[in-house]
Amino acid sequence: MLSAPNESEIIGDRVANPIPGQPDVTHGAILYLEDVTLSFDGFKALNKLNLTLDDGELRCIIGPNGAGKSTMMDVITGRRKPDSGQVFFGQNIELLKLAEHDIANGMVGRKFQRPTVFEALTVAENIELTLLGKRAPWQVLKARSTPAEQTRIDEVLTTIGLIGLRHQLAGILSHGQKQWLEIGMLLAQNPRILLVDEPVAGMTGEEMARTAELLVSLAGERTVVVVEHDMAFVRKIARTVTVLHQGSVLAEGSLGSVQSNPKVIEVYLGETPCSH
Ligand SMILES: Nc1ncnc2c1ncn2[C@@H]1O[C@H](COP(=O)(O)OP(=O)(O)OP(=O)(O)O)[C@@H](O)[C@H]1O
Repeated sequence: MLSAPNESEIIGDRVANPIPGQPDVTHGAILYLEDVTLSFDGFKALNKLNLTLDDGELRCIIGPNGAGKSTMMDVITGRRKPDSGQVFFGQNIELLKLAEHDIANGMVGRKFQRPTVFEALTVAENIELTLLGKRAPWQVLKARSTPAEQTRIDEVLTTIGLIGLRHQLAGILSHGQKQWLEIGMLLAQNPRILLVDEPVAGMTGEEMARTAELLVSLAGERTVVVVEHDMAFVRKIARTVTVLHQGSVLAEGSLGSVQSNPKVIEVYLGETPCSH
């Protein structure tokens, strides 16, 4: 039987002919950075960086201050264009040709270190705002979400553990709850890759444990990249760990293997990577 136009041909659980506009993950990877170099006044913040992320994996990125972690995230989200190199989303989509807002729309969601929720809106309205693609709080008060959108809002709130606080003003949430809400706002945009920058800075031990559970649960359906200095947290969630140094990958593998790597120990001034 002929397949419908635009429908992908599924072989096993792999997509052989990706739907136009969708990433081709036939080889299992969702993101490829190839020889990416980005300089600031001649200083190479990224220096022929090569990095591949598997579709659905949870990757931790560590590295000393100035290693290029934020600059790498700027490139992946389209915030900065590199001087040279290639970035592919799946095997087929050239990310560098896309605008930042296109990348944010369903491809890569980025959570900055400090939470930026709308404090005068309720928890549910914060999610609704991003789900409806509204940029200003007053717009959400005028907009009407459909029953399907309400269901999606509830799903997101359940995922982030804030369904019981849906009518609460975001301004009175704890620091950890605000961080989860912001992750929920990103989830509402359904990103294939979720980049999370130092998610547990300032969190209590209990909040940290719940954040670990949340991020681990989000991987699989999407790819989760956690940039983190706090090694206690990395230890809780780590699968594959990438160590950046001077704009390149210094080491990659299990946490144990990178922590015992002599090059990594040298970069961390003779100690195993520890929290700053
Ligand atoms: N806008 C800029 N202008 C000039 N130099 C910059 C700029 N942004 C970053 N750099 C430099 O590029 C290098 C990499 O910076 P980046 O912020 O990517 O590192 P990082 O690994 O995120 O560090 P940290 O862990 O401290 O946040 C640093 O030496 C930094 O000083």
